[in-house]
Parts: sequence; C-alpha cells; structure tokens
Amino acid sequence: MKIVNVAVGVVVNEQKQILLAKRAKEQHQGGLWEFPGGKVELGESTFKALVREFKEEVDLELEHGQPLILIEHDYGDKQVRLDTWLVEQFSGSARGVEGQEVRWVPVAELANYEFPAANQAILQAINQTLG
Ligand SMILES: Nc1nc2c([nH]c(=O)n2[C@@H]2O[C@H](COP(=O)(O)OP(=O)(O)OP(=O)(O)O)[C@@H](O)[C@H]2O)c(=O)[nH]1
Ligand SMILES: [Mg+2]
Repeated sequence: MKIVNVAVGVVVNEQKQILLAKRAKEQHQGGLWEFPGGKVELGESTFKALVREFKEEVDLELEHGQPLILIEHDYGDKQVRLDTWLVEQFSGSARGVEGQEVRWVPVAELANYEFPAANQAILQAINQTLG
C-alpha cells in the first residue's frame, strides 16, 4: 500500500499550550483530536507543506520550526508517515477555518484528549521535550 506523507505541527505558545483541532466526522480518524497539518504535495518540502496547511486550516502563519519526530503508522485502511515539527515561532490567532473546533491545551492536559493511534509517539516526544 502507498504511504501518505503528512506534515504535522506541534505549535506551542508562550503559555506552553499546544494547538489542537478536532477532525471532522467524515475525515479519516474523524471525531478525534489532532495536531493540525496535512498531506505534503509533490515537490514540496515538509515545512512548506506545514506552513500552507496551517494557513488553510487554522489561519496561523508559521515562521520557524524544528523536526520533532517521524512516525510511520499502518491503520490498515491507510498507511501514514507523520513528519512532525515543533513550532514556537508563529503569528496570528488560531481559528478553525473549516468550521472545526480548535483549542490551546496545556501540555499536562493533553492526556485528556483522544487522538489517532499514531499520535501516542508524538505525545511521548512532547512530554520529553516540553513536559
Ligand atoms: N493532520 C494530522 N493528521 C494526522 C494526525 N494523526 C494522524 O494519524 N493523522 C493522519 O494523517 C493523514 C493525513 O492528514 P489530513 O487528513 O490532515 O490531510 P489533509 O489536511 O491534506 O486533508 P484532506 O485529505 O482532507 O485534504 C490522515 O489519514 C490522518 O488520519 C495528526 O495529529 N494530525
Ligand atoms: Mg489536515
């Protein structure tokens, strides 16, 4: 099966809160919380894809980021590679452009949210880096 390359952003604000968005019911892994992001297009760098997706989905301008963790996960119906970045430099104020719920969540409260299975490794990396 073809693997889907996804750019995922863990955006942290000055209060050490992380931006989450709720995936729409009809999307893959719908109804669960996610770190915003999306599919990398042909010829696009991961960070460029991340900048584009954050503007499209939550209206934030990302300025700088660093690689956090690369995860490959097989959902059975879909195989994904989540190239996950930590972003502390950004501007704008987050809103759900596609009508999705968005929320700034303190690192210590992330455990209260339901994520797709692939995200467990991201949560561990966040705890190790910011926790
Ligand atoms: N953005 C994002 N995608 C994730 C996360 N965890 C995870 O397994 N995924 C998976 O990564 C895949 C691609 O993400 P996406 O649906 O956001 O892609 P996209 O924005 O280009 O959306 P589209 O397919 O509606 O155009 C999905 O299969 C999704 O289930 C996460 O934390 N954030
Ligand atoms: Mg997306």
